[in-house]
Amino acid sequence: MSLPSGVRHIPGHLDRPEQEKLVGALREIVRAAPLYTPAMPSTGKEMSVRMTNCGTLGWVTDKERGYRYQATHPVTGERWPPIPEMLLTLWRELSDYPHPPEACLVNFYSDTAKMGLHQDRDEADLDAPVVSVSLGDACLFRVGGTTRSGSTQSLRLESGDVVVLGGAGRLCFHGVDRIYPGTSDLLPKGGRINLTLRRVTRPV
Ligand SMILES: O=C(O)CCC(=O)C(=O)O
Ligand SMILES: [Fe+2]
Repeated sequence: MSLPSGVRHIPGHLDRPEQEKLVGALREIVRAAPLYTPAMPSTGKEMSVRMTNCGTLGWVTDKERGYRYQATHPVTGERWPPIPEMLLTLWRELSDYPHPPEACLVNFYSDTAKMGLHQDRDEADLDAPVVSVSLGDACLFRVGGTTRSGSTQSLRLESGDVVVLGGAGRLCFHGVDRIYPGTSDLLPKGGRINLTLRRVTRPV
């Protein structure tokens, strides 16, 4: 079955040495901007995924103020570290968009973590795609159309795979149903990391 228009899955886009280099860069990022547990708007229910960001803006959520972008880490109050050069290169290769990303959300999934079906729609500029990288254990990724009730399909994402949601696919619903523990030896303690690059503001 083919993916919705504007949704691309690029298996193995990053080779093993590139994945290792990226994990090294992420270690520095997490040292400066520790992973924290985000909470859903209004209910305050904690997400199973832990998060941090790099870039001039980071995506955050909490009970009181909900989904938003901000320039500082919600726990430390510090600015986010810069996006690694490797990821800016990846964006230039795949985004077909003339401005750099502003946010790179780092999602860490433990063996039991998942992410419900949602749209990425907190960005002012929807002309830019969402470019998303998988590292570590494989996952079952679900993608549908632009309405919540539409049909969906599932694909397995492996370490080094990239998914692009752009054009007609920019607002497709998507989520992560499960992690497959022990399917990669990239991360010494296991788990899955997802990096999601986004342009947030409209360039002036
Ligand atoms: O983990 C993934 O592959 C998807 C993450 C995601 O959809 C998001 O952070 O908005
Ligand atoms: Fe998303």
